[in-house]
Amino acid sequence: MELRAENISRRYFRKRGEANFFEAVKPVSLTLRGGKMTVLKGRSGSGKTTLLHMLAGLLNPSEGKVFLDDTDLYALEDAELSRVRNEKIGVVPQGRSAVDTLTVYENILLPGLLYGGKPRTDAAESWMEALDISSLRDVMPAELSGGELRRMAIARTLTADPDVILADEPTGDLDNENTVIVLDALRQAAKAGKAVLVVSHEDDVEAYADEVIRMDAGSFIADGSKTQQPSSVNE
Ligand SMILES: Nc1ncnc2c1ncn2[C@@H]1O[C@H](COP(=O)(O)OP(=O)(O)OP(=O)(O)O)[C@@H](O)[C@H]1O
Repeated sequence: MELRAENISRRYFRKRGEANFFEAVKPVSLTLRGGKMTVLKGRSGSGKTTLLHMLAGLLNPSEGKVFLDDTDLYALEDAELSRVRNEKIGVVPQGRSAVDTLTVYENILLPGLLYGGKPRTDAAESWMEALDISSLRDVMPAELSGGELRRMAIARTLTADPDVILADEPTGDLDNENTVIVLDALRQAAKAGKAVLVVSHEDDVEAYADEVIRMDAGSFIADGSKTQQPSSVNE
């Protein structure tokens, strides 16, 4: 399984200086392969979230294509794209994403139940255990800390068992101990064959990566440090 972006870019229409549009992501290509964890780094505003949303099937590129194996994501009808996203692409979004009227456990089971799936109770139990939130199973999201909510969101994505996992700052609200717990879980998912992309500012995250991609002002950059430019970029 692989997720492949071919020369995707994204323009936002808004006034910036002389131009009346702003190119948040300039044409970039990358391939995320099953079994690998890729880390995407870059300053605030460099285009990381915009790129992640295009890879996730959530934001149409201005140009270029995104393929999940042979499927051209943005050529699909809306209903089919939603189904593919739900079954194959797991997103851990930035910020809060809990359904406030459901317990932690129900939130974690929810994506698997959409489209008539069976509750993945064993997977939910084991990811709650791995992410150290088993004791919060019947708690409502309003009672959780930012870090606990984040770990719940990660457990929810991992429980749905998608082929691709796209995580936007998954360790943003976490202390060191929980950062390690979350990165271990994502690493474990990659080891089990998932294609994992982690957006992060944090240097510690690179130690877990098979590949590191750096973004600056909407483009990928090579930086000459020990983390080489991945061979999958700009193929
Ligand atoms: N809907 C939008 N309309 C106009 N401009 C946008 C929109 N979304 C993002 N941008 C701009 O595109 C640029 C890239 O934003 P993006 O969120 O992708 O960056 P980022 O690298 O993820 O930043 P951060 O690390 O702060 O989350 C920013 O300059 C942002 O202001």
